[in-house]
Amino acid sequence: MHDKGHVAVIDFGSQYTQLIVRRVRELGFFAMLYALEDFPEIGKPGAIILSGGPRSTSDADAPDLDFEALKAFDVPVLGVCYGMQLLNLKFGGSVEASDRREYGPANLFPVNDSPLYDGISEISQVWMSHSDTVKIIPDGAKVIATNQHETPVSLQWDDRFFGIQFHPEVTHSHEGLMILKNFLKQAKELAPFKIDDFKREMIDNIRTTVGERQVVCGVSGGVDSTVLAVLLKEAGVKTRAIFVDNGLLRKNEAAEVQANFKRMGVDIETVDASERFLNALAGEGDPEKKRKIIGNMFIEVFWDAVGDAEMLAQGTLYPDVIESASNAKSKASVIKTHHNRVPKILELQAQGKVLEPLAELFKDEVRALGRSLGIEDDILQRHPFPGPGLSVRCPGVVDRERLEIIRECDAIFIGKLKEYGWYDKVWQAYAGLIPVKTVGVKGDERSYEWATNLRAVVSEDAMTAEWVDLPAKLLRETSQRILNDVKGINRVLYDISTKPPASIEWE
Ligand SMILES: Nc1ncnc2c1ncn2[C@@H]1O[C@H](COP(=O)(O)OP(=O)(O)OP(=O)(O)O)[C@@H](O)[C@H]1O
Repeated sequence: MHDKGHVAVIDFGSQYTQLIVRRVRELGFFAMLYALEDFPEIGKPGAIILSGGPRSTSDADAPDLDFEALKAFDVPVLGVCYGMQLLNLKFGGSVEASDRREYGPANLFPVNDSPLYDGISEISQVWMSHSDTVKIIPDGAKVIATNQHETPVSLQWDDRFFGIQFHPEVTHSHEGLMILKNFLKQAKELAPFKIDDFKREMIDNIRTTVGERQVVCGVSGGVDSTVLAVLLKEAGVKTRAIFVDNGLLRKNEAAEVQANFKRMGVDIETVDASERFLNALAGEGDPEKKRKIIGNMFIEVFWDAVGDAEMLAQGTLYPDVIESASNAKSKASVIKTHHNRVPKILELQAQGKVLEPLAELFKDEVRALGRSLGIEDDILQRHPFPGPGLSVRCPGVVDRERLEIIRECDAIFIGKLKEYGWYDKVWQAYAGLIPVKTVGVKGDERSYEWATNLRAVVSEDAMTAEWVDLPAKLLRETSQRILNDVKGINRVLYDISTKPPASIEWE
């Protein structure tokens, strides 16, 4: 999209490459990630960053790039880790296996004047992850930083080629962002990253791509598909937004989703398929089978409702695209879970009929876009909710009675979190059901009922999670209300398991 002045990040396969793109955008500049195979077809960048990677430059088939083409861009270049080693080779130096493999925090000592280390501490903590190191440093190059063993870990080959052995993009490199900023200052012209500009371009693009055709999209009420549907409305293209009620939604959720869209002026078609889903799930207790049943049923119901689609819009995000771009040669984006491997979508994709306008954005950028489109914060800050819905919060068999109990407990818990101002502080929270009956006393009678598990976690990316130390008063009031009001529950438990080893959901 931003052909001119963007920061082109070339992917050599490091697990951190995606973060480089993020950091550059955090600094206010437009960055794009390119698979190595696409180099040098990267438009007119204002700066280039070569990422790290898992390989060694001495491997027979080590990833390589056309150095003459790189020089011809005539813009500043930063090589990170593998990228630095490759540049050193290209300039006539050498790389060899290091005596000590460095992994983890290390000290960086800037030596020699280089604009890369303007304002950086004399000793700065950085994050290393490598086993090769530069050896012979070619004439004309200078060492601009070393580590605590006086090994060169940063080089400058001329005015615009820089190399760093560490990873500035991870937060363990304390001044990493500033080092990236110093590098970007070397560029003559950089495209700014502003969500409003981006929005205008997206809308123009959607209009041009779609024309008079009709676009269908599935809306779940979640952030991605809501932003997508509102964006399509803003673009003024003919749209059918379809919302499937799978019977596994939270209390009042279907009505709330409908009301939200109505307020935003987006017409949605609701397909009430709860009966079909619950019948298909009847008696099934195996978690994997349950997921499969729900996934397949979703596809069936969704495509029944759609019929023939001229175009399909999906809320694919940048991390999905990057994941597949670095795993495979093709840049075809990963199809979102619900639609996974549906022949119909693959067919539409092959015909260029799949629209993925959010595919260049990260989640927090989608939220910013949503804000710029006037979507309420309540919707944009919603906790993530799994595709298979309450089924994953109901281990074993799912039926109406159990779902009803979960809905009531969940509504009480979420209500309390909101009342106490905790909802926005946690990543995800819910009440689930533990379908094990235990003994209790209700009134004068002995009860024999199920338990509910309350879960509230904080997380950055759902890969790891910590349970939240909620105030005892909040938990006490939640428990009292559940025990008083929800029939079928005589025990309330708070889940204090981290992920790993536990997961956020129970199934
Ligand atoms: N109940 C539903 N009705 C219609 N479409 C749905 C429904 N649930 C999911 N989808 C579609 O499938 C996509 C992927 O769903 P998933 O549950 O993985 O959520 P997601 O990736 O977090 O997206 P969102 O934030 O929109 O929920 C959604 O973006 C939406 O287009």
